[in-house]
Amino acid sequence: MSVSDFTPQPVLRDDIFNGQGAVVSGAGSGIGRAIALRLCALGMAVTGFGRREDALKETADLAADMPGSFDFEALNVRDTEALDAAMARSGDRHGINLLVNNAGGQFFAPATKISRKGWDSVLDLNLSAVFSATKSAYPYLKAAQGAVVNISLSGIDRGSMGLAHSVAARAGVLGLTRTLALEWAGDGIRLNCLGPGTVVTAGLSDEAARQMLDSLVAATPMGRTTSVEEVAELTAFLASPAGALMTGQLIQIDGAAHLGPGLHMIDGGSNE
Ligand SMILES: CCC/C=C/C(=O)SCCNC(=O)CCNC(=O)[C@H](O)C(C)(C)COP(=O)([O-])OP(=O)([O-])OC[C@H]1O[C@@H](n2cnc3c(N)ncnc32)[C@H](O)[C@@H]1OP(=O)([O-])[O-]
Ligand SMILES: NC(=O)C1=CN([C@@H]2O[C@H](COP(=O)(O)OP(=O)(O)OC[C@H]3O[C@@H](n4cnc5c(N)ncnc54)[C@H](OP(=O)(O)O)[C@@H]3O)[C@@H](O)[C@H]2O)C=CC1
Repeated sequence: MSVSDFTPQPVLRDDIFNGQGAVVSGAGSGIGRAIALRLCALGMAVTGFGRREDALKETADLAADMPGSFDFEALNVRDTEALDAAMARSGDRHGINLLVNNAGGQFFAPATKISRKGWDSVLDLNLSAVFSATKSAYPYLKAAQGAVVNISLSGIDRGSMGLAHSVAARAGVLGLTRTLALEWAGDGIRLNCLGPGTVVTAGLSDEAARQMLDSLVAATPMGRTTSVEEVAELTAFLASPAGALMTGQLIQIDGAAHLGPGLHMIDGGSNE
């Protein structure tokens, strides 16, 4: 098994986001924290969203000496009213040049074991909350000619056993991303999806997930997991002038996992 802590060589100028603002959901852990810290290192004023205040506070402590800044709002992104209000506060404070819809997740189960309530929970978190956040951020994104990065999954165009609800939600997000890339192109707003392969974070830390890691790495042609830093660097790239004409895309950062046998969270035939 090869679990990666690969840190990409920085390619962006240190002060590239000075004077700019961002919102990152799920900034208290894993991929979202790495993105928030990389943006702070590049001079951005970042607001983090997430439910756990203590986790967000830890990110704030890690960002304390960085050129940018990190503030946070503890909220559930499924609470549209709270989300709208927090987005407006962040936008009024420092503008929104970049919105990263990263908060997300699901449980792993065959479709036959997903109740309607379980389905609705996962769709609400991974699709509807992305719509709400992006819509709330629109006036600020328009003012800044900003960018949106939606954290998706590798292989959403091919299917992943055990992830029926989540793949359906992320495929919906890709449709939303492409539609808004057209509707908002005239405003100078760009929207893209990033599809990481397997990333070893708290989200994949339970015993069952750890046992799956070997097979996930084996299904990855480049033979290793994706590091949080790699996802962070690509997010920053998409927000930078280097990404100025990139919009409406799904960029898979997965060592070709989407071209291999697929990343499956359960075995086929476990439907009963
Ligand atoms: C290759 C890489 C892959 C990706 C990796 C990552 O994404 S890593 C990132 C990973 N990070 C995360 O995933 C973190 C975020 N994830 C979450 O917070 C949850 O997964 C959530 C979205 C379901 C929470 O929504 P919520 O607070 O509304 O949840 P709730 O507790 O109220 O339950 C609602 C319904 O779901 C049902 N249900 C739950 N578990 C199972 C199960 N194992 N089986 C079947 N069903 C299950 C539950 O029974 C209930 O339905 P019921 O029984 O009443 O009909
Ligand atoms: N790890 C992996 O292999 C992969 C992960 N992804 C995706 O990347 C994203 C980040 O996952 P990762 O860093 O791995 O895992 P984590 O579990 O560490 O991150 C999930 C984050 O989302 C936040 N979150 C979850 N639900 C809510 C909610 N209702 N309201 C507000 N915040 C919420 C959590 O914060 P809190 O609990 O404090 O609310 C947490 O910070 C997810 O969308 C995930 O599906 C994609 C591909 C692979």
